[in-house]
Amino acid sequence: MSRPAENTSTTVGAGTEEGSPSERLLFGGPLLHDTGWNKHERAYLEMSLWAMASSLPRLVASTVRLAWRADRRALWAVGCAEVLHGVTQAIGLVAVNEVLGAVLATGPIADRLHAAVPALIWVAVTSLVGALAMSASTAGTGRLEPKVERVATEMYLERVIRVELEAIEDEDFHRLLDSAQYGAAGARRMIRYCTAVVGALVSFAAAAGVLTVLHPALLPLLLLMTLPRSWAALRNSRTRYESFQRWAQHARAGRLLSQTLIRTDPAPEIRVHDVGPFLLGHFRSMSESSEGEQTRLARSAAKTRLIASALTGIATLVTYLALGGLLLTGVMALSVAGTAVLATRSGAASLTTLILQVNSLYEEACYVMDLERLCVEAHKRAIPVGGLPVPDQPRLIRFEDVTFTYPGDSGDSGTRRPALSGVTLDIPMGKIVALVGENGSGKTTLVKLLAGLYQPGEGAIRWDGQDAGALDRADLFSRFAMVSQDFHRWPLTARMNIAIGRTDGPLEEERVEAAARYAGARKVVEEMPRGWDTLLSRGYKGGHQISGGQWQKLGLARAHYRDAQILIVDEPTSALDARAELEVFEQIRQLAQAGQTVLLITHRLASVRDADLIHVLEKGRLRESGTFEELTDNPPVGIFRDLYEMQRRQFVDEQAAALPGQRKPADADATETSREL
Ligand SMILES: Nc1ncnc2c1ncn2[C@@H]1O[C@H](COP(=O)(O)OP(=O)(O)OP(=O)(O)O)[C@@H](O)[C@H]1O
Repeated sequence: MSRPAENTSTTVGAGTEEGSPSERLLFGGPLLHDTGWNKHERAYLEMSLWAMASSLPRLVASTVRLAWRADRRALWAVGCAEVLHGVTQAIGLVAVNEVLGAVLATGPIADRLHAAVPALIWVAVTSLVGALAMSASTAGTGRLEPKVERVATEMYLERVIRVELEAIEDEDFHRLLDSAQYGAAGARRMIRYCTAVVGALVSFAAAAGVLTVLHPALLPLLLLMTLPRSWAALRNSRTRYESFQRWAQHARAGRLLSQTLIRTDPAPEIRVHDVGPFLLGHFRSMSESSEGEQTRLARSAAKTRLIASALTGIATLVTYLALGGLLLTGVMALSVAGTAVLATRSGAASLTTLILQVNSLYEEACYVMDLERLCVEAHKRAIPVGGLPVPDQPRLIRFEDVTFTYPGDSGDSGTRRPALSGVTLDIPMGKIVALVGENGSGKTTLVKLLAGLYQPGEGAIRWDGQDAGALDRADLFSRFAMVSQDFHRWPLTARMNIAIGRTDGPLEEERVEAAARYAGARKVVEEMPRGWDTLLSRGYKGGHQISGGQWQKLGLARAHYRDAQILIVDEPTSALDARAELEVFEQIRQLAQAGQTVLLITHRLASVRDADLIHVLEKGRLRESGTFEELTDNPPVGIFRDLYEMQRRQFVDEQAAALPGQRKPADADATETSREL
């Protein structure tokens, strides 16, 4: 995740409400996010010296907590080294004062130098110890930083994997994820800033102590000198953070374009359709918009820094004039004035470092707070833990008047379109139940509700009368194996692509073999260059590519390996050849005979001939239910019958159009006919 200053991708000039041509053409509208709401929701955006100072203890505490979780010993080492470094600086300053006092005193020069020797030894010793402490701190920080980033990353990942599917598909949640990902790296940087803050704080305390002893008026003057730079740093941080928030989605879209150009799956289409130059052009146009924003940020930062430098110059002049006045009026001795100059320089440097580091800490903390906010949000949107146990051997699952609308899925009129409306149907266990219907009729949505991935908006899904909403979701998930249309093609070995179906126990080789045999994937694996160990991802060492149908066999094998009570197969044969398709349906029949429940979604209507029950959906509503015979023989008209007839006619036409030598015998067996359908 890159910050605005590092972004290489993004859109229109800031403030263009309707978005750039690229945004409109590719993404349907502007991607810039209005950060107005942030100002209300996140008080920390209102950066001020006071806000920063008052939240400093909390920020340091949260970083220390993370570091404590990551590596306690390293944290102790860094803390002790920083305090030691500060103490050596304080002693060093006092020793310098002693040296100056001795050298500028009256008497022979040899005596004066002799008198300064003990203090000089202190200066040397404190410098040496200080240097050792600094290197110990650097080593400890280097050890801590990656661990803190890992702990922070794990912190949000372990929550994100438990959120409802709905949250993962939600735009706002994603934006928070963008920021939180940056927050993990921010936590790492916070360690460095925290260390620097502790160091600068101790150094400043040492210089301030010495100055106050020399003359009480010097401390306020020192503070005055550092105020302008603090203001500038704060202002620039806030502008950067606001810009990051506003451009986060735009930056992600830009990265999407650049990543698409280098990914392996779209590579063939990019070449044959010559999409590359087109996408590259839009990537450039989006990047130019982003560069416009970077230029705006840089100009604003330069202006702020210029004003701050002018004010610092005036404040420095005032400080040195005051010192001169003290000297001239005899209030301060020359040796003391020398120490005061040294202490002022050292104090100003420490204070500037302190304020800059606190400011950086604060800026990083904004992202880390987003990470914390994500954790809170993920906790709120987590899949509930616990609940009633799912019946061991359920007999019937019933959808009762189920209505479901995808969140945020509203039409132009602003009204939401339900993907399922008032659906009431039965799924008897131990049977093959088929779901058929045209594209977008709600079949996949229905099985996702069944598997507990979404909750019905209205109505209920009952397992032997028990509302699924009250059931233990983890228990519910464990009852399902799923081969969805877009099952994941894991960029892992062939073996893992099957064994990932069940990861709550040790990998069982025999069961992997059995699952592969079941799905007809054994031969596919045998033909791979490294057999089971073949990595199924091009672009990695030894990576291998397999065909869509071969993937589908692995997907089926994975579902079989999972060995669950209910098998959901969504278009299981769309990429399979005729022989493999026949085999799959035969396997499904055998599973049902062995008592497994199979929920089959397919567009090949002849394939559902053996289903015990067929539900026909249309535009999110259940239109027909029955066996194949009931749906084709009895009704004079009906959706299923119409669709089936349409597919059958297409097959007959194809047969008639075939060359005489290729035409099948008139009495071609029914199985073959049904397969083609
Ligand atoms: N994740 C989602 N977010 C928003 N809307 C969705 C989502 N998934 C599906 N839809 C919408 O819900 C409706 C039903 O989709 P669904 O995938 O259930 O249909 P389907 O019958 O399985 O279609 P197909 O046969 O094409 O697979 C469609 O209008 C679709 O656009």
